[in-house]
Amino acid sequence: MGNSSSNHLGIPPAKGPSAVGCTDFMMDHTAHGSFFRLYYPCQETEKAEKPDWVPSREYFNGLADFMKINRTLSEKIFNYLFGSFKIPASLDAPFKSNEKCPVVIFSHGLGAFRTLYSAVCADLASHGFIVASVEHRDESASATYYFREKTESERACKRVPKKSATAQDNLVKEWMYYRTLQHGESEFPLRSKQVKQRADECILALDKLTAINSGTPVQNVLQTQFDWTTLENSMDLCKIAVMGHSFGGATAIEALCKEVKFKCGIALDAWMFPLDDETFPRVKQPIFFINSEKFQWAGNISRMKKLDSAVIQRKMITIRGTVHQSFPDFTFLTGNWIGKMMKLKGEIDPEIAIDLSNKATLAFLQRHLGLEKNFNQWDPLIDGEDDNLIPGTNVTVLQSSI
Ligand SMILES: CCN(CC)CCN(C[C@]12C[C@](c3ccc(C(F)(F)F)cc3)(C1)C2)C(=O)Cn1c(SCc2ccc(F)cc2)nc(=O)c2c1C=CC2
Repeated sequence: MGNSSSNHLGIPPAKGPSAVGCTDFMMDHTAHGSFFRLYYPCQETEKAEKPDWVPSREYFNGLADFMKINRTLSEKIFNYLFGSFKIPASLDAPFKSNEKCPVVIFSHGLGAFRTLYSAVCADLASHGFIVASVEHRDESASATYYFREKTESERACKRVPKKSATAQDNLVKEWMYYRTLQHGESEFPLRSKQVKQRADECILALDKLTAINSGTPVQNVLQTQFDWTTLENSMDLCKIAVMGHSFGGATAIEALCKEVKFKCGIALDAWMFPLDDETFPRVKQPIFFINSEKFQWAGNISRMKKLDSAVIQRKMITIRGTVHQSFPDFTFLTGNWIGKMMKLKGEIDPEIAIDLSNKATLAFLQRHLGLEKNFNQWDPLIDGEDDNLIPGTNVTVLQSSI
């Protein structure tokens, strides 16, 4: 348990037996390709550097747009508050596992991006999972980037000697920012279109991992030092789950509906609004709803309950004293009173909350992916059996609305 007096701030280290490696993958330079951060079990290396938690300042600009605050001011504040944080993983460390790894595809929330859930993803990787945290290009991320070919004039201005020119030299980073709702624009059509694109992007990420696992040479347009061939035959592609936070929770449900290779789903504080009603009867896989105490409301819960089934396991727990932001990494990165004021922290110690969420997740994954690990020790958490957990929900849902 993190001692409450520890005033060092930072993302908690993963709790599992394996060291965690981390690298980035972008399938091609278009906005239609797959872009994800990969977390995986790696060789213990003390010398490896830790990747930047927020890899570019443009992400802070996007966050400012998302939060409707002034860019220049907030970029300085974010950079001052969060600019130096590292994530609990070793950049491009060599992959190491003495057995095939189960796979999780993770989908971020509205206004987030691929790096903000490292406490969840790194912990899964330390327990032997390969985790791809997707960065969505549906304009729901605060910011994301891809590349475009340099124009003739751009090529002309910065003369790169032809002989040393690499593929990267004639590509320019193009940033895509969060799309705010226009005045009078109705939200559902946008969110419904986005959730379908997001699910497709999760499936595309799985397809890329499948290709990598089969040893098919894949191109990574990002210049990383990671050797992707070491992942050949590393994954157990019968043991695949999809997971996400908030909008990412809805995305996980949409992805389950579209792709039966996903054997189960975990929705962290799901936002059910973007989902069509006819999606619910078409989902056949087990789903685990892990909710915060403060975010949920009757209409949202009643949509989750539409997925209740006598034959397919659908479970729900609520973590006492948590808020919506108790799942992304921000909850670890500010002091108590700033955190509470900005609704980044609830009453509960953030490390205790994420630990409960991660252990309950591992128990559910063992049960529905058929893993032979010791994660079943945490089975009671799936039924909310802990002082800090509520079985089901704290929200009163009127019988009529179910
Ligand atoms: C401002 C008006 N409104 C725009 C729609 C934003 C209102 N809002 C609450 C916020 C996110 C907040 C946030 C972030 C980050 C700092 C920081 F200071 F730490 F950087 C502070 C304060 C602002 C808490 C949410 O959107 C909540 N939410 C989220 S938050 C996901 C997220 C976003 C950015 C992150 F950095 C980390 C996590 N994901 C969803 O899928 C959904 C919802 C609501 C419904 C569906």
